[in-house]
Parts: sequence; structure tokens; C-alpha cells
Amino acid sequence: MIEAAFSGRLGSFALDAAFRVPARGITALFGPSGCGKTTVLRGIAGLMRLPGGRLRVNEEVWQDGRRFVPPHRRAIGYVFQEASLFPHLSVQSNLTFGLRRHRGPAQIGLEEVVDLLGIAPLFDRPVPLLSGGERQRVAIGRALLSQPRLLLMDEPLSALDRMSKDEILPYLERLHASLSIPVIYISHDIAEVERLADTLVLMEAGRVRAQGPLAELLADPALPLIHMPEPAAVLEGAVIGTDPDYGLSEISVPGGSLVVPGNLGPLGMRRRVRVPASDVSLGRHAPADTTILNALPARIEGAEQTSDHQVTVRLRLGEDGHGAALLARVSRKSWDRLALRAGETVVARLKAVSLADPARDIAPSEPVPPP
Ligand SMILES: Nc1ncnc2c1ncn2[C@@H]1O[C@H](COP(=O)(O)OP(=O)(O)OP(=O)(O)O)[C@@H](O)[C@H]1O
Repeated sequence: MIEAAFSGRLGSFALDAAFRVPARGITALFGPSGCGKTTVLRGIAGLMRLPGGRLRVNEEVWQDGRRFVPPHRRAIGYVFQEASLFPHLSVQSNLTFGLRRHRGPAQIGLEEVVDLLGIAPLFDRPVPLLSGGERQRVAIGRALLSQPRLLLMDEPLSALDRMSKDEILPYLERLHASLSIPVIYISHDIAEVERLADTLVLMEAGRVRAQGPLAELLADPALPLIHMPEPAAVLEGAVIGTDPDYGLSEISVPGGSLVVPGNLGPLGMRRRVRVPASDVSLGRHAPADTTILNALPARIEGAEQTSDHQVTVRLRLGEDGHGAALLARVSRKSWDRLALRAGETVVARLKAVSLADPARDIAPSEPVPPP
């Protein structure tokens, strides 16, 4: 577990933020500009000593009423918005700089980092000639090679243009899938959070408004996420079948299974899919004749009117309504016409289901196990 609590004043800004998250996977600190995300991260790194601070990472107490472990004694890797590489050193020396500072057995080696982040082609490139995305990959590699027990990333993609972001996101997804180092990741881009995060800490004006599994918070009617212009549900499950003929795979998620484009094997592999609320329509019965591949029974949990003419319906997959959370954004007119109510079972028709983790796609040349 990572348990953090920081409170104090910075000029006119009052911080009083506490959260407890699993020490595995990616935890996103998400919230509007100025809500205190970077301040919390600096507190975790020990770069800022807030008097009322407490921090425990697994069994290690890094700060409490009596103790304050200085930043250089905390096994933390820090990746900033702009990669601060040494311009006079080669890419390789920048990478091994992290490794040299570590004493004791290494849990991750140069070869693995280079492989995970696709850095080999950059080895001989002078640092000033690297693109923004390439620099950031090297900076992440350097942070990993310092053998951190916790990786802190402060909007690592925000200084990059759309194309560089799209180039680097798959590498982050690979790290997520392959490494066991917990990551605390600041972002105010919900699309990034939906792709990467397992746990969400939602901040607002110096406080933690909510914390918990990403999929649950995305569909929580008390939180602002459901009212965003394009809300979506994120569902996770294991591949249970592939159909190479049609180029489809089946993923078992809590309360049902989804047919998703692509050969996503091997069987048992965990995958994440994103279902935008606007791509889900509702009916009382399963459609007889349709091109839609996914029509799943789901129980209505509730509905919020999100604009004059639109309703966002919260659903749980499965006849018993105990499955994964799903959102449907429907017109108020069709909502009224069907006269649906909370507690009723409907058929949710999913027009689009896309992988939220395309980086883990299996290359076409790899054998796909039989369905
Ligand atoms: N050392 C400081 N002295 C005074 N005020 C500070 C100090 N550091 C941060 N602040 C203020 O604290 C508030 C939170 O800043 P912080 O950088 O943590 O927000 P953030 O959520 O990371 O914002 P952004 O998403 O824009 O990076 C801001 O109002 C900022 O001006």
C-alpha cells in the first residue's frame, strides 16, 4: 500500500490531501490545473517538507511526525514534463547515470529498459538531436534504471504534440504490462488516464474528492467525470477466444463477454477495452437483425440528465446487475419513450468497442491459439 497525507499552506493555497492506494499498477492523480497535484508529488519525493505530512510506501515510512527521509534516500524515480537529460552525455551515459547511483542488486537492467522503451536506435544520437518523445523515453529509462521502488511521473506527455504523445503512450502501456514498479502519474487528460490508470485519485482545490478503481470512479454519478463531454467506461477482462477468420476476439468481463476487433490472444491475456457512452444504445429486447456484435443484458442503476436533451444512464452488466459498470448516453426523447427505470434489465447494444491498450496487440506473425 501507498499511504500519503499532506496538509499545509503554500501562500494562499491550502492543501489537505490524503489517499491510500495499492502499491502496484498506475495510480493517476487527476484534477484541474492548480488543484495541488504537483505539490502532492513533490511531497512524496521529499522535495517539499509539509509539516503535517505522512507517507508510507509498503513497509517503509518516509515521513511521519518524527521522521523525514531526505529525497536522495528515497528509492524514487521522477519523470518531469520536460525531460532534463544531460546534453553533453550520450544517450547511453544518460541512461546509466541512473544505474550508477544505485547500490545493491538491480531489479531492472539496461537491456530490459532499452528493449521496453525501444531505445536501441537512439544510442548514437546526440541528445540535442532527439525529438521530444525520444527524450522523454530516455528520461523514463534513466528513472527506471535508478531502481526505484516508486516511479513518479508529472504530466510526462503534456509538453509533447499529439503525434509524439501517440508514439510514447504504447511504451507506457508496455511498462505498465511488464513491470511491477508502482507508478503515480499526474495528468489532466482523461483519455490518458483511461488508457493507463488502474486507480484514480481525483483532486479538487487541494483536497482528494474521491479515490478508488478507475472503472468505478468513471461511472460514479456523484463525481464530475460522468458529466464530461465524452464519458466512457473502461472494462477489463481476459481473452477467452479468438476467431482468426473474422479477425475477432472475445473478452470475458464481469457480467458478460465482449467481441472485439483484432487477434488479442493468447488465451487468458488481460486486456482493457474502452466503451464510449455515446456508442451504447438501450433496448428492452435483444435486436433480431443487426450488424452489432455486442448486445448484452444489463441492469439500470440510475440515470442523470446531462444536458437539456441527453440522459446518461448508468448500467451494470449481467442479468443480476452485478457486473462491470457501463455508461450509455441516450436522447431524453428515447429515454422517455422507452419509459425505463432504475432496477430494470435492458439490452445494451455496443456500437463500438475499442482496445484501450493497443500496445499489447499481438503482431500478426505470431500464432493465434485456436478458439
Ligand atoms: N511554493 C509555493 N508557494 C506558494 N504557492 C505555491 C507554491 N507551490 C505551489 N503553489 C500553489 O499551489 C497551488 C497548487 O499548485 P500545483 O502545482 O500543485 O497544482 P497542479 O494541480 O499540479 O497544477 P497544474 O495541473 O497546473 O500543474 C497553485 O495555486 C500554486 O500556485
